[in-house]
Amino acid sequence: MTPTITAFESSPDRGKGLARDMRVRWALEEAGQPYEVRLVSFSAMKEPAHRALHPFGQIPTYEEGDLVLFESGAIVFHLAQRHAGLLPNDANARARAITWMFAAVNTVEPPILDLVIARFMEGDKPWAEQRLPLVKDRIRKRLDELSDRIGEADWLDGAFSAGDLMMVGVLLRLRPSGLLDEYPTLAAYVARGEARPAFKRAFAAQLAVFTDRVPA
Ligand SMILES: N[C@@H](CCC(=O)N[C@@H](CSCc1ccc([N+](=O)[O-])cc1)C(=O)NCC(=O)O)C(=O)O
Repeated sequence: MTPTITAFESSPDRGKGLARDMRVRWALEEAGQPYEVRLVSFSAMKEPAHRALHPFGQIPTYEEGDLVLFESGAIVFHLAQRHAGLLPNDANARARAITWMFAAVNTVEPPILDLVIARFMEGDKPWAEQRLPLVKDRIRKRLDELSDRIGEADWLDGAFSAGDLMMVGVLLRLRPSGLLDEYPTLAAYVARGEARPAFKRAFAAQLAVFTDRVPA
């Protein structure tokens, strides 16, 4: 049964890999699995039909037979459980890789999302300018710690895993801010993720949504 994911019909980044369907596409490509894509408009996302799949009215969702999932991390974990290529077989190494999946979305992503919120949702507030340095320093704290941990290694814990896929996906969101370039170790780590053939196929597929059609 070929699964179907949902993705943005139109996206602020016009398919440059920042929207979270990118993580699911990448995981499907690493697992060598075919998939269908249903594009959803911002308004359709908030309609009952989509909310039946995603209670928060967002993308991505994942449908496979009568299974419906949301949360990009949970979808990646589901794929990693069902297919080889995303989590190691060794029980302890697998547990460590899953730990990094949680660290990506629970510890590293929140301060990065705070910057997105500070910029795009609070930018016009009188206190926005004052708050921005605090937000950036909270990100730098996590990047310092992550950079120290990765050091000269290729991946977070031995071979590439879903933990790296999620962490690279989180760090990619930083690129527009310029903060990632302050950390050559992390910029190189992200570049290694982007150099993977599965990433390139996923990126090309997401971009094609926006380049293969006449702009609306
Ligand atoms: N925790 C959930 C978060 C899902 C989520 O934030 N989805 C966003 C798209 S990915 C976030 C995103 C959107 C756009 C860009 N961009 O740069 O264009 C980057 C990231 C969404 O549906 N937003 C519409 C809404 O909430 O109404 C997950 O990981 O799946």
